[in-house]
Amino acid sequence: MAPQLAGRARPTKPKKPQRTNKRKRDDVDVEALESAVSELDPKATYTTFTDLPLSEPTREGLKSAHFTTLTDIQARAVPLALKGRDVLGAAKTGSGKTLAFLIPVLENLYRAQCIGGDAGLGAMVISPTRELAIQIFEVLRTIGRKGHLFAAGLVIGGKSLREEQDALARMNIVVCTPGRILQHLSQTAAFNVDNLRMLVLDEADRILDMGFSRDLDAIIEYLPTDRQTLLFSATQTKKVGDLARLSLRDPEYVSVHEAATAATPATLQQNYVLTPIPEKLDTLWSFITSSKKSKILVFLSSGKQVRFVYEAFRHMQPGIPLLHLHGRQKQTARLDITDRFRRAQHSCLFATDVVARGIDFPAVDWVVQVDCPEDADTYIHRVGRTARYEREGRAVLFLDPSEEEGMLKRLEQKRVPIERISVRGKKQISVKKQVQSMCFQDPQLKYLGQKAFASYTRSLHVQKDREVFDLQKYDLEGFAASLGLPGAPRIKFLRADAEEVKRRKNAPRMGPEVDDDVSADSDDEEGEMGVERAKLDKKNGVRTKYDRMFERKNQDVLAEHYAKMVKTDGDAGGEDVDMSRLDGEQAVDDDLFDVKRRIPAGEGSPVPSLSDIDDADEASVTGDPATGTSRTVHLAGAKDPLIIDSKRREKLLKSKKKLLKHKAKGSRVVFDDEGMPHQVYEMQDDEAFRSKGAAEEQRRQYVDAEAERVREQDGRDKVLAKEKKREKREKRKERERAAEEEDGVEKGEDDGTGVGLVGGEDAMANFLADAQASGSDLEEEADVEVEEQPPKKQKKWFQKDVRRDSDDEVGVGKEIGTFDELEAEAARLLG
Ligand SMILES: Nc1ncnc2c1ncn2[C@@H]1O[C@H](COP(=O)(O)OP(=O)(O)OP(=O)(O)O)[C@@H](O)[C@H]1O
Repeated sequence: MAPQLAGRARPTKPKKPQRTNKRKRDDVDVEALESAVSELDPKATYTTFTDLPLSEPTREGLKSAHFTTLTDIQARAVPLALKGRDVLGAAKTGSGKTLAFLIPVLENLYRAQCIGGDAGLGAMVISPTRELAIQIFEVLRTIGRKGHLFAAGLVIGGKSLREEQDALARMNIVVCTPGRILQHLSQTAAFNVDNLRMLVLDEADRILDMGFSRDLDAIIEYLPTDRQTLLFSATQTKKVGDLARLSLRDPEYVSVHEAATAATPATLQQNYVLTPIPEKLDTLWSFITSSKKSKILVFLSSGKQVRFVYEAFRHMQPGIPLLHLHGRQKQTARLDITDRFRRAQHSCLFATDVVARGIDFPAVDWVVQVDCPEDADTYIHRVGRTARYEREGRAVLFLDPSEEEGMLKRLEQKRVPIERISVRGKKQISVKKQVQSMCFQDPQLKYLGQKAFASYTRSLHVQKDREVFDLQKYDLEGFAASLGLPGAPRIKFLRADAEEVKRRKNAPRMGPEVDDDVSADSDDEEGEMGVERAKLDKKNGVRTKYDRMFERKNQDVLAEHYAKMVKTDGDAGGEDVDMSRLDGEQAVDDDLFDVKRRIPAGEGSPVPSLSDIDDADEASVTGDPATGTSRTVHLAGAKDPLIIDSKRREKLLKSKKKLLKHKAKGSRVVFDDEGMPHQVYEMQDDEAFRSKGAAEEQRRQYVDAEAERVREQDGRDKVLAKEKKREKREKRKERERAAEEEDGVEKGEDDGTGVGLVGGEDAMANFLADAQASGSDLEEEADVEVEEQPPKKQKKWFQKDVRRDSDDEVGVGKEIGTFDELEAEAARLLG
């Protein structure tokens, strides 16, 4: 292909020989690369990046990022893609697929000299989530920063459309989410994709599935058909229909792990625990508190579940920093949380499937799936957040007994090796009572619990795989109790609702525009709890006050005292909390799980067993356990001990007044004549009670007496209120009279001519009109029960009339006399 230099170089002036030389070098470089690529044998074995014909900037970029050896998928897919072939790349999670498509993008555009503003858009990389798009963009920057001059951009929404529009016109490479790029394709006039050479779909099966299908089809309509297409995923699609939609040209299917015994990384140890849904929280709590020195990613089925578990658990202080992430959070919070989890050494992140695919959190020790994934593919992606690129990891799946058979079958079909383990009875800590008491004390938490219950139940209801999910078989009452609810909220699944939810479920739940969560996670889609509110809301698109309350208040539910105690970075999203419960109960330092059988995860798996992890898990805590106020936690054995010890907290600890806030509230007592304390309400002695007559009679007498007391008090209150009102009115009138006199004097001095003033009956008519217009002020004056008008207004209209009155020497003011008389006259006329 002839090199096109137009885009590469800024207009060069003949006087600058250096520049010309560089262009010449580029020409030579590009020509040499072209011939090397044409001679490249895609079937040969390549081990290092230097074995491939790559441009100098790419080589340098890879070197500076310490990428030297090719992974399997890179070794197979990169040569093909360099040669311009369409590729369907499938490889296990964490095997380096991102570089497998980014290197060809940089190289192919470089060789085509598709660089600079005039060259237009050369490559589009589509990702199903914003988080993943950002990650891809970061990798692109890492390997492209050493000398490449491409203009690359990220278009994922969350910014002003205008800003993106301006940047898009200059981009050579765009990393984007489907919804947002479609919006630009249809709305941004300057966005020209006629020169597009490469289209890449990361997590291709997800982008091609129902949720994104409409967006994708529309995007493809805009793109030139003569282009190279690369599709990558750990669970690659081979569906002919999908491939036809993308107009692939003789695609090469590269599946490097097809012959492997497992579809998941060999370094991943996978287990499941039979946990009836009412026990889930207990098991999860026991797990978290026994793995405090780990990095744990916990998947739940909906944002509501995530919020509830996060709020409840952080209140109970498990002794490990907790974070939570779901698609309803603001983009900045989402980024902040992913970033914090990325950097954390020990932390537990509760998340929805928004981070199930592609996200490369470093060094995750555990992936815990509390809610069963909807299918085996989702399972594979979720567990793929650990054991990435030759690291070890462990995954635990919680299964309700009713899900066991069906799910195991599905996993087996997908070649997922998983073994059952069980929780050691004595290690299981029950948090039911604590959760119930918290919900009892905090209506907001209870409300979150109801929402969590509804969204979970609904997600079960809309599951497609009935062999795994049978709503009838779950103990929903028990589950509700475990969420601290007094009973299972009534959920009616209307047909229309269910269809809508299904539609949502298929929507791009990890996409930028649509909620992440499994389907039924919209506030308005929670089903009917108690009343048929949600149904109405959804139909009308109305948000109820409960919804608003939920959105507003629960941003920081239960966080108030926490915020004071813990150093936070200020975002409503996940607070980093590192505290140990001080009651000793959590110090679980033995194996939580009883491993019946274990699949050897590779030879001599260095994955630490639970006992390994827990052995060092002793927290040394300073402070006063009685007040529960210590926040200086030093986790033994940690390389970098997490010490939460800010000046602010020390100050706080010293302040007695503030400490009082965290003490238990005292109960009110009354003292008798001998100075003995008593409860405000005390139980009467049984005999003494009976001696006063029948219980019903006593009740009636009590009610009558109380009613009488209330009536009397009410009468007194009314008299008092009238009196106050009267006093107020008199004071006001006095003030007004004084103002009248003052004003009269002033006016008399200033202007005694009365020029242009109305007089006589006109003045009265005006006054009455004003009085009527101001909402029957006269009536109001007569009835003390009616609220007064704001004094400012009264003053204004009064002054107006006074001025008129005082200005007119023979006018109404003088005929009527005082304000009271004027008012009385007005009242008479108004009837
Ligand atoms: N050639 C390489 N040498 C060393 N590390 C690599 C190489 N290629 C990729 N990695 C690292 O491997 C990790 C996983 O890579 P990547 O995120 O591309 O995996 P993936 O196959 O896309 O995973 P998923 O299927 O979960 O999206 C990253 O941390 C990346 O830096």
